[in-house]
Amino acid sequence: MPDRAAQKQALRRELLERRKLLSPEDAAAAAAVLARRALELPELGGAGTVAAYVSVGREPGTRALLDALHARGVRVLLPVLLPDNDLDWGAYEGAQGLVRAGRGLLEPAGRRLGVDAVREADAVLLPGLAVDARGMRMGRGGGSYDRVLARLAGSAAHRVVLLYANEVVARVPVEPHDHPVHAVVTPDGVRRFGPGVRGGPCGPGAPDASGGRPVSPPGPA
Ligand SMILES: Nc1nc2c(c(=O)[nH]1)N(C=O)[C@@H](CNc1ccc(C(=O)N[C@@H](CCC(=O)O)C(=O)O)cc1)CN2
Ligand SMILES: Nc1ncnc2c1ncn2[C@@H]1O[C@H](COP(=O)(O)OP(=O)(O)OP(=O)(O)O)[C@@H](O)[C@H]1O
Repeated sequence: MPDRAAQKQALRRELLERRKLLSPEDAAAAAAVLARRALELPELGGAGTVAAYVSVGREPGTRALLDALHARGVRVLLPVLLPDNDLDWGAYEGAQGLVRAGRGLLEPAGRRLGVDAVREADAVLLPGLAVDARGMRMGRGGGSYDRVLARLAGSAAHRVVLLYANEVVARVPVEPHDHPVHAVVTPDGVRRFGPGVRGGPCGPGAPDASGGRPVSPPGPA
């Protein structure tokens, strides 16, 4: 039986291959719906500061969402990847303030706010490759957002991952450093996790399906 890290790697490869099959048209349509659903989240409604990210490649698109939040007057923080894979942060001031960085990323060109700036966010939108019925998330493997979630431990910030519907699965492999998120938004809907939510970390009746199979899509927002 392979260890958890190897299981994650295999699942990552499979999910990235699936994203590659998306046509630009499908990706654009998904991004438009995702932005609308995310903007409807009550968790974002009262947020003065939101930490987000600039989608790249076939990631669920965030550009329209960033612009809508910025236009609302929300302070939007974007990650800057550091050499050790930790994340610094900078403010989003519009697309003209983004610069190309390594790994195909787009990052804010302005002042760096430090790794702890994410703790000023009322809501944190996270990239990922999958989330499971407990709210456990799997990312690209750099551990960048594991560190963000560790920094947010005990804070009230809403932690929301943005995915495609098929990336909400029954179980992802979990390691001791992993932390759950509160919700996932996909073009199909919103699903929340947590105490009192069926299938959440402390909720009753968490399904124990064998790893990786998609579960039913989230219900309407
Ligand atoms: N949009 C975005 N920004 C992010 C992340 C992310 O997952 N997505 N990160 C999450 O931690 C951090 C950067 N970590 C990253 C780690 C690996 C790759 C990566 O594998 N890139 C591909 C090319 C991109 C693509 O076309 O999919 C590569 O290098 O081959 C990208 C970002 C911070 N910013
Ligand atoms: N709090 C932390 N501080 C430093 N390193 C960490 C922390 N949490 C996890 N890591 C390291 O990050 C590496 C990748 O972890 P994992 O495979 O869970 O990443 P991931 O969740 O897929 O990626 P990401 O968080 O970037 O989306 C592991 O080697 C792990 O030891």
